[in-house]
Amino acid sequence: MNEKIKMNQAAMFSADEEVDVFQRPAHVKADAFSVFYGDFEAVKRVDCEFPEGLVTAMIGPSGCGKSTLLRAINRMNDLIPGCRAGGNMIFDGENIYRKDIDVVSLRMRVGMVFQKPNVFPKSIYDNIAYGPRLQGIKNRSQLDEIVESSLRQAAIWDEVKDRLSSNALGMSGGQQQRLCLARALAVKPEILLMDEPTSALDPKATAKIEDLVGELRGQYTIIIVTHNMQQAARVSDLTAFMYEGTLVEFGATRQLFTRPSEKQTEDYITGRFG
Ligand SMILES: Nc1ncnc2c1ncn2[C@@H]1O[C@H](COP(=O)(O)OP(=O)(O)OP(=O)(O)O)[C@@H](O)[C@H]1O
Repeated sequence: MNEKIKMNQAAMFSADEEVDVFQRPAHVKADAFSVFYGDFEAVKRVDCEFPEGLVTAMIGPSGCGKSTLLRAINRMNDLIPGCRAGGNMIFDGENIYRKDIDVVSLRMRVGMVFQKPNVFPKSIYDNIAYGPRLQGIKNRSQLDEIVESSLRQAAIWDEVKDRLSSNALGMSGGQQQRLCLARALAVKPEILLMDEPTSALDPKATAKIEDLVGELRGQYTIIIVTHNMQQAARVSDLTAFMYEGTLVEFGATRQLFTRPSEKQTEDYITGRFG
């Protein structure tokens, strides 16, 4: 790779800490995992381990299957008619595609934040309390505590604490996205899936979400789909590069961006295609 590009990319990494990413146990593992829309194989026999407590970015050109693979981890694709999975997706030692898996509790353990903030047309308080109430928590002081701690974790408590009963639709886009993150955290998930969570946000709101990813790292296993390679480099420990449904390269972010093993990865990260 051209030395200048190499240096620029190396400069994108903010963390000084070198993490031995492969020493961590896998929290989720795709094992010859495929996803089909009808006859079309959108994800092709992917093998990949997402380590516990680390941040993994998924990158690749539009249509390569990033979102499909991400949504497979909490079985969101089940909601799409004609969509089916093949192979195994192992979470905590169990294949989540087993017939007897309780998908509702799986989605509590594997939270998700989408590209566009999808707040409910309810109060800020009720948005956060929604999941815990579904989990059976009715006690008001317990709910108050969860609402406050989730909003604090998503760094939005100070902005909303005096208007918890206001409709969440009245918040800015960046605030709504942090509210969605708080709502995902309120049910105490183990994994957080983020599908281009900043693509609808301005640079300031984007920076806040990226900072949050840094703060949540370690407490949650985070998997983030992004088109923004600087973002992948800034926030992730590991990066998966996908192309046409195949996992082309998966490795430590720093290495993948500075010394990719595959020519396709190098072409993509240097902007030669995609
Ligand atoms: N609901 C669907 N029905 C049929 N095909 C779909 C559906 N959703 C996605 N696909 C197809 O599956 C492939 C992978 O799509 P996916 O959205 O996972 O890619 P992506 O890498 O996330 O793309 P982008 O970066 O544009 O969001 C594409 O060819 C897409 O057209």
